[in-house]
Amino acid sequence: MKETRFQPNIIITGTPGCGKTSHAESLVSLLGEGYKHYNISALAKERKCFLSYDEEFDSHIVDEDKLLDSLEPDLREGGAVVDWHCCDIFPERLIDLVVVLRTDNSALFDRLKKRGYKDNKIQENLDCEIMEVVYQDAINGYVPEIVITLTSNSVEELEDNVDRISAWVETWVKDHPQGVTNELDPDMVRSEDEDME
Ligand SMILES: Nc1ncnc2c1ncn2[C@@H]1O[C@H](COP(=O)(O)OP(=O)(O)OP(=O)(O)O)[C@@H](O)[C@H]1O
Repeated sequence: MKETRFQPNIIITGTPGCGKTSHAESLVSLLGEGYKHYNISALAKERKCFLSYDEEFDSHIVDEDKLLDSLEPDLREGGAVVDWHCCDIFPERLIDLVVVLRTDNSALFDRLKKRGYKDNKIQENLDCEIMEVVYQDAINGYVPEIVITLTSNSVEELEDNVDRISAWVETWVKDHPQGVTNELDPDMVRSEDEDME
């Protein structure tokens, strides 16, 4: 597995409908070679990382341990743009920037309604945005220096955000000519130590 990453790993997170996928796709296409979009909902399906299905909220429950094991080699490569509404499960040792997108409730309502979401699912997501659930997870899960909040109410904001993140990436790459060492998973180190005893 790769010991050093030469491109940063970025999480783009926020309440469903805030524009994570739109931002991630646009960012990866602007950054070009060496960067890859990981849409976790699609990837969990592709890599069979589901535990069960929640009928009430019409959504799959992801097996987070399996997902993380599967994603670790990708994150060690660097250049991952991770797109998911949960952010704090990804190991801090492999994450360089967490972007939390925020959207006004009226815009979010329109986007979720347009998708045909059930009323209870729309309300759950609007509550989640009002209560800043994803933002709180981000600031509890990562050091504050790597967490930024950007608003995503309009296409102009989306374009500005992507330009800002891309400029941040350029600076990160310049500031890390030797790359960044991929720290090992402490659980793996512990179990290797135990094996040696
Ligand atoms: N900043 C924005 N301005 C206007 N429309 C936007 C913006 N961001 C996203 N949209 C639109 O909102 C809808 C949802 O966007 P998108 O799929 O990117 O959100 P998401 O956060 O990835 O959702 P999910 O978590 O459910 O996958 C799309 O129709 C997209 O075109």
